[in-house]
Amino acid sequence: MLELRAITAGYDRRAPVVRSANLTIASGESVGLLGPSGCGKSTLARVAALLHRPDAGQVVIDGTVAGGWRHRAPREQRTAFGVVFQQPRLSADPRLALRELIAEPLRAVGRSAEVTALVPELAARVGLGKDLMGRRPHEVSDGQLQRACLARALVLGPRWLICDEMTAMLDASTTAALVHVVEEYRGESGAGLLAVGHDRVLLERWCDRTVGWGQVAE
Ligand SMILES: Nc1ncnc2c1ncn2[C@@H]1O[C@H](COP(=O)(O)OP(=O)(O)OP(=O)(O)O)[C@@H](O)[C@H]1O
Repeated sequence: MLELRAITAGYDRRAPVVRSANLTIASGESVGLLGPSGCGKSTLARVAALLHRPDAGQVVIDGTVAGGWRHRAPREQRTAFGVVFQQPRLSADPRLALRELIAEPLRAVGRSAEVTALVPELAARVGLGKDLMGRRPHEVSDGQLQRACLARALVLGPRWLICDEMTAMLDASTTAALVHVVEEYRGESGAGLLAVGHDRVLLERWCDRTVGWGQVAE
């Protein structure tokens, strides 16, 4: 279970963008979080993934209170999350070839020995051909780069996936392909999902349940 308890967060303590947000996702459940632009969805998603320290409240992961944020989060908790953001170009190191981008989390946790086996497997899963793996971000399309970012999010086998407007920049066929990859992974692994966005039709089709921002935060 992933619990967000009374989360208040933002970029200025005097004016938080998220106030007293509560959301619980059962193990293996997929929840869509809908809300207008600028309401604070991304901020809350980053708190849930332990990437942004809230001003108040708790994140509880499978019964254990989050012990820190970003690099201070305990490794076991940090690696429980795979995160995909809206803009792949902002979340991909422009110097890395796609194969290195996908391998990044493995190297960061000292599992470099698994790169040779896992990276091609993940690339195939997200539909990236071998010919693209040596290219750097500026040499591929947004959709191809987002596929690599999804592969990176899955490479450590996370128990939770946080997709923040993952498909907002993509065409319908790439959107469908990436949602399929996420659902296939969840089917095998039992991972839970928080999918943030403003496309009601997509989220209602994709997720077990959809909640509006007003049901989650003040
Ligand atoms: N790094 C930052 N520094 C200061 N303010 C920020 C920062 N990031 C976001 N904000 C502000 O916080 C508010 C909430 O932003 P957030 O990105 O969480 O909203 P959102 O609901 O995800 O929006 P969108 O759907 O447009 O991505 C906005 O007013 C935004 O301008």
